[in-house]
Amino acid sequence: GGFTKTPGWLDWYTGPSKPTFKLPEGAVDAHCHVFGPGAEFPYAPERKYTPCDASKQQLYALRDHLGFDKNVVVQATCNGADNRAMVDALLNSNGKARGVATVKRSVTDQELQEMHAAGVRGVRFNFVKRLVDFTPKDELIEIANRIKPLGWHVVIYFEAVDLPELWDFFTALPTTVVVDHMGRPDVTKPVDGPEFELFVKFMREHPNVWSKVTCPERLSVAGPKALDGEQNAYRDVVPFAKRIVDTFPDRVLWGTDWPHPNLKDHMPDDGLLVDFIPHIATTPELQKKLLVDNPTRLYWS
Ligand SMILES: O=C(O)/C=C(\C=C(/O)C(=O)O)C(=O)O
Repeated sequence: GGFTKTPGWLDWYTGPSKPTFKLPEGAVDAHCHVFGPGAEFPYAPERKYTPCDASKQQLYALRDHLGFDKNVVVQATCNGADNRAMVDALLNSNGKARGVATVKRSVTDQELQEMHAAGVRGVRFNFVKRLVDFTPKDELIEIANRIKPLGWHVVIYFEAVDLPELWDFFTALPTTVVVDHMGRPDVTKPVDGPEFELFVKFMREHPNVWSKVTCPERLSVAGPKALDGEQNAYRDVVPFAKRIVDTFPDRVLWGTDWPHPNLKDHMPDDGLLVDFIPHIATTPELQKKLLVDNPTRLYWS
């Protein structure tokens, strides 16, 4: 399709390790993407980056390698509101993949029905400025009200500094709301400081709000090497993710974020990411809620 990957963009980790942590039966990778192939599913003209192609076959091979049973394939901004690649992945998953789409107000009811039949169960609203241009709030509210009767939820991706200004909009959403990557906390700040307290307040005061405790590799300042010399990586993210899992055990999800778009300085070994889970979900009961019960209830009920 003649698409050139954004310079500096790293490809996903080839040859991920086998995790030491054994995933429970029925575990769901609840945040991942497929990209293209660009020749078949062209990337959106309005995109802010061009990824490498990352196919459904490669995603499902990773699923099996890591020991997951199912996937939730999330529409990424590089495909804009053209959900064909994601829907194609769902249709070729034998019912083992559900999806989260990006739609505009121009989406027809017929298109929503077709996406529902394929396994789509939510829409994604992205507020990360380096990824998307501004979408008017009235259009997003209109979309949220149109997808509510389908039983869909709204996935939101934003940066912690923007939560105060987005608070009224988020708390007025009429559906279940799922936050990507804990709203990207600044992990150099105290886990009980005012910034993360605001996010915890958001979840505590709004029981319809869930969070993915994902992407330590994006949030960590320490990087893959542990801060204190121990083996587990991304040590500085653990307190934040562990606090959310411990406080809201029935409203958390986990995912690999494969193929990890927009990473430029290091690319995580997906096996290492899976080994991060026991540090944030520290008992078999919490691991089962995070990896099996919660995603199954939200996407396969
Ligand atoms: O994959 C992620 O969830 C994170 C990123 C990208 C997207 O979500 C996207 O382009 O839709 C990012 O932080 O660059």
